[in-house]
Amino acid sequence: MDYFVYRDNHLFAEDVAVAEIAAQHHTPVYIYSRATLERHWRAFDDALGSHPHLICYAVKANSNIGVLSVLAKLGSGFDIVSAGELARVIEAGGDPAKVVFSGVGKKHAEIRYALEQGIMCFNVESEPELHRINEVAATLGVQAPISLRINPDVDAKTHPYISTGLKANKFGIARERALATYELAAGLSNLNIIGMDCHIGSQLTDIDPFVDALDRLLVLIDELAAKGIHIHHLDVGGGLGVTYDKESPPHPKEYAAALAQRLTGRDALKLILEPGRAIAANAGIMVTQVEFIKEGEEKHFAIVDAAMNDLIRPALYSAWQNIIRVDTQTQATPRVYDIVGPICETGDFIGRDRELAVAPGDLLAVRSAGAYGFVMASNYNSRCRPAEIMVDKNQVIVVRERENQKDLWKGEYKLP
Ligand SMILES: Cc1ncc(COP(=O)(O)O)c(C=O)c1O
Ligand SMILES: N[C@@H](CCCC[NH3+])C(=O)O
Repeated sequence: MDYFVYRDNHLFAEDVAVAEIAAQHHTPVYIYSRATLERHWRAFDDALGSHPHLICYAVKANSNIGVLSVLAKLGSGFDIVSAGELARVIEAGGDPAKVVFSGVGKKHAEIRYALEQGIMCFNVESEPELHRINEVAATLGVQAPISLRINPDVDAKTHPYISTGLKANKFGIARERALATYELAAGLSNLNIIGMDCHIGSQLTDIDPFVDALDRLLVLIDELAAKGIHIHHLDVGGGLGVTYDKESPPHPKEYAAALAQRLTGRDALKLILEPGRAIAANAGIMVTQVEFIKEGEEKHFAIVDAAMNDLIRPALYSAWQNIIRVDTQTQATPRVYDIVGPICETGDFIGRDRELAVAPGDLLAVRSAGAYGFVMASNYNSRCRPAEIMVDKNQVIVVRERENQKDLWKGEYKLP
């Protein structure tokens, strides 16, 4: 079921016309659907049934406090990669005791803050990080709960920039070093080994690499048990892909069931998942207005009021996201356009070679923009970042105000 659908030729977000939101809150604007976020989170949670598990939503995909609060109310856990993300989770009403802390470069102050807040687990990515966490925990007189992120060396077959489980990536600890690193951790007095984790990449559309990675980790878990090191949870990271265009990733249910099936007979091993994109991407759209139509000799351009600073995925990864009219009725003639923003960069495009019937003033919706959308926005070209709106049935809630010009130079000073 899709909560962004046309009713009488008008695009709706749940029970609200998108054009009405644009009229009231202007463009560009991000619009999220609460029901979609909830449905996606529950799809993972339900699929794991009675097997002990926790869905730790990857905050980086969309860290808006409104979004986090919706998931926190469902009882979600959270995967964070910075102190800032932890602060957001807490502000949104999330439970720090359900937080896993990933990332290759955790600073002393971040580790201290996370320990003080009582997070569930540090997903440790290197030996020096183990020593650092042990030191900080010692100064606080506590035991830090840890998991080692193992690099299972499987090919996730995704875009090279978002593939993370190969030996050549900066992430995790090589499989061959895993046992020795766990033994090292076991010898550090302020660490408490509780888990094992991995994350092999993002936007995966096939189950096999996930299952492969899981199987490789299970072998390690058994080897560790033989050495007296017991692992209580297995965190297989995030990475399940979504449909942007013609991809057909497995449904979260199918994916989670395939993983749970591998854990048959290991009833005490808790499974943690860290989905980000699969929960947030198709729970959001970005709406933009056409400013000008520019007819060229080789190309036609629809110049819109959103740019790469608002949504960078097309420019950064040549990512394709569907662009549709908000109101389907138009007198305009369909043509092939590049949909471009006002930024002074040739790479500033939202979509290329799209057949659309558009005229100045028309509204367009960029689909699948709920993940890695606003969170990657910047102020490049001194553009104010857009507003974010949550729709909950017929309610429209501003979950982040549009920035204003004073926000642009907040914390900057002119010389006397
Ligand atoms: C450690 C970790 N967990 C979870 C995620 C979320 O990934 P995705 O949004 O693809 O589910 C990421 C990002 O790729 C990550 O680095
Ligand atoms: N930002 C990327 C995904 C990176 C995943 C983060 N580990 C995207 O938009 O596809």
